[in-house]
Amino acid sequence: FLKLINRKDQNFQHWYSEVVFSAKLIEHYDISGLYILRPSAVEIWETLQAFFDSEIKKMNVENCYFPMFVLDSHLKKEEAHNSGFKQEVAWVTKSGQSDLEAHLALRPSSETIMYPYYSKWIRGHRDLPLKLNQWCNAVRWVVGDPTPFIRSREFLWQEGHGAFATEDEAHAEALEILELYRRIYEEYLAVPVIKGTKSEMETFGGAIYTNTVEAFIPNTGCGIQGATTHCLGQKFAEKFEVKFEDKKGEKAMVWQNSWGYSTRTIGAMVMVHGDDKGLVLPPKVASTQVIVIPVPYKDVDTQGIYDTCKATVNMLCEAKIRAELDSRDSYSPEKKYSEWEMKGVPLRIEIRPMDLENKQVCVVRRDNGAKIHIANADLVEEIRKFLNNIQQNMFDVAKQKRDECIQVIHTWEEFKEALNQRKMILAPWCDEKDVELDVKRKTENEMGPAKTLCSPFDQPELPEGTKCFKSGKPAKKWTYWGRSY
Ligand SMILES: O=C1CCCN[C@@H]1CCCn1cnc2cc(F)c(F)cc2c1=O
Ligand SMILES: [Mg+2]
Repeated sequence: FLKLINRKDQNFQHWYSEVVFSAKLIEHYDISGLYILRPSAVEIWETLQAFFDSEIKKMNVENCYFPMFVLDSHLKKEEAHNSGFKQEVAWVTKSGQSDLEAHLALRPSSETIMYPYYSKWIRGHRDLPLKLNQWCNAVRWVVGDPTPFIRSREFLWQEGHGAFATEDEAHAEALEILELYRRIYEEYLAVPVIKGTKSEMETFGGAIYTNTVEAFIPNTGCGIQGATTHCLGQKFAEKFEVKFEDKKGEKAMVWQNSWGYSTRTIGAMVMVHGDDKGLVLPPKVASTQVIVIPVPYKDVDTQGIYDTCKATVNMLCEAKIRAELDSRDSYSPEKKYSEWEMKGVPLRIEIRPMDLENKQVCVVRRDNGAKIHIANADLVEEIRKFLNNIQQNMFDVAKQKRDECIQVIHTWEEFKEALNQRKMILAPWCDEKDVELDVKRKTENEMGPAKTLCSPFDQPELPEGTKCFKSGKPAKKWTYWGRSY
């Protein structure tokens, strides 16, 4: 698995499956829709988790852990679970040979598991705000074609659940969390996202509104919902009787939000940055940032080369740069280059006899293939500059590509044309559901229908009299449309 068979621009789905396997992120499992996350995937997940966990702790969110099993009676209480979700719920019905008298659902999301205890724990206003989060798995027996990280029947995520005395606090925290999600994508994964609000049709049934960070995959022309925050209003509080005695001694219902991101983040990063040599890792999430490879020439000073490689790794590690030495003598340098390129390591250092003489090393960038010689004296400083430059360059290149995919349109004809060109369509919309239904019906194909992705917070000018691209009614907002995962 040192060379990919599929090309990213020719057969994206197969290219993607090959990359996640050949880069050793994923191992296939013998149950459809389930995948093994290998160490290099877990290392990326843990890097994101470390950032996000430390940030939410600054917001006084506390981590908890609720059981992953829920009684049918609780699950039913939330009508959102009865609508489109019913088919996705997985159940435990037996233990050993005997049937369980009460069937247990596996957690697809934890509102109905947690909120009976929110009701029990929240009595007075001093019990608020209650801000809990859990890092766990979730199970949804989805039927769409399984895609590692993007659509799997079990995934890792965090789910945060806030309960507040006032509506403003719930809104405010949800916006703070959405900004953390943007930072996860743009500052760590170097993936550009758009902050926006989901349409009513795309909003979770238990929420009054859903905000999202939307990513986009130029190769397929599909959007990806990167992470979500929901403002739940008092809908769950009503159903689960989550009330408190306010300062005036009156009974009031709490205002809630919930928010989550999952291992889908990793899939989006692979899709955006990968190339025909394999994975391309943003340095911030690369467990190995620099791989040092000895390139001996016949037996000229082989020991000297090895010693210099070792010293180079030590110097970089002392500077908190994650460097590794590949001293396997069973592999030729060329085979090593291919393997570490497949794994997406941002920088490679090659050391040959002539580099010893010139007191230099040869550095090769994974993002743009550039080959540069740097003097040993400037090593640490130069490598740190390269890593920062690669992180920024990967984001800039991805943002440029994503922006080139954005197409502003004003008519249905233009919409269809842009969709065929796999664009992320920005259109003036009357905000009426039957337009979404109509567009879905008229655009259904093997990649699925076009739908609203989000209405961006950052709204362009909407001149008086602008008409909805589809209904011709007065447009209310600019909205992104496209196919999506
Ligand atoms: O999206 C989030 C963030 C983390 C906390 N939960 C919210 C809403 C999840 C919405 N959702 C999403 N999918 C579901 C699938 C199911 F099978 C099911 F029973 C329930 C759900 C379900 O509630
Ligand atoms: Mg779903």
